[in-house]
Amino acid sequence: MDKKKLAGEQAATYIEEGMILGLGTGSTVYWTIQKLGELVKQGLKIKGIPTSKATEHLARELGIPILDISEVQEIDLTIDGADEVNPDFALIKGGGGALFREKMVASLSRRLLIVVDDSKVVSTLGKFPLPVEVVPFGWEITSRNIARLGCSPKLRLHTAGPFITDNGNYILDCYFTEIQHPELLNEQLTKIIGVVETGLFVNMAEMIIVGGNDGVSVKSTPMQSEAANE
Ligand SMILES: O=C[C@H](O)[C@H](O)[C@H](O)COP(=O)(O)O
Repeated sequence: MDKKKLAGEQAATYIEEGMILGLGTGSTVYWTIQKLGELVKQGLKIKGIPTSKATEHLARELGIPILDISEVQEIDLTIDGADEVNPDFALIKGGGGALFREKMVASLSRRLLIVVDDSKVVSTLGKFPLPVEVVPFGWEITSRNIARLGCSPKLRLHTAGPFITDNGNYILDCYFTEIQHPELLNEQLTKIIGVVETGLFVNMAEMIIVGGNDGVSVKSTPMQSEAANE
């Protein structure tokens, strides 16, 4: 069976009546949203906050009620995908260019549940180029400043020129190879003028659902497991 589908569908079992839900972006959480669409048709009452225009479109097609982020103070649960996950649950996200809205939604969420297939689980982040959203004005300068942190940034391209995010910005895919200190790197990057947000999500994910050949495995943050053992 499709590993992404396994993980995505399993995540839907964490959805409860009355929740305000952050709806992630990508081909793994797609399966969660499909399941959610079925649950809503069966009468489940929830409200969704999409993390991209693509997800908003999908949710509307499936009849999932949508709220604007400005209408909520807090989100009960967000389910989203990732491009890489390390043992501390630090993530690289933004392969689909949705990282800014994803981070905004995650920051309002009481719980962030990540769905991936087992190819995304790594010991050290960085093989996947880190997506960084930047303002188009002077992006070449922003790119030079990012490169000083030890990577080679490449402007993400689309068929007819630069890829444009839902927020009207560009994405620089930054080839670091190994990111040993994700929190520090995130801080360094966000201090650079022109950087809107990075695809590094540190200390945000609470649970990871991994789809593999033998089914799904559910991992809780090391902090949470320690608390459970006390
Ligand atoms: O911008 C895109 C998001 O961060 C996605 O959640 C991430 O790229 C994973 O996508 P997928 O599940 O399609 O591999």
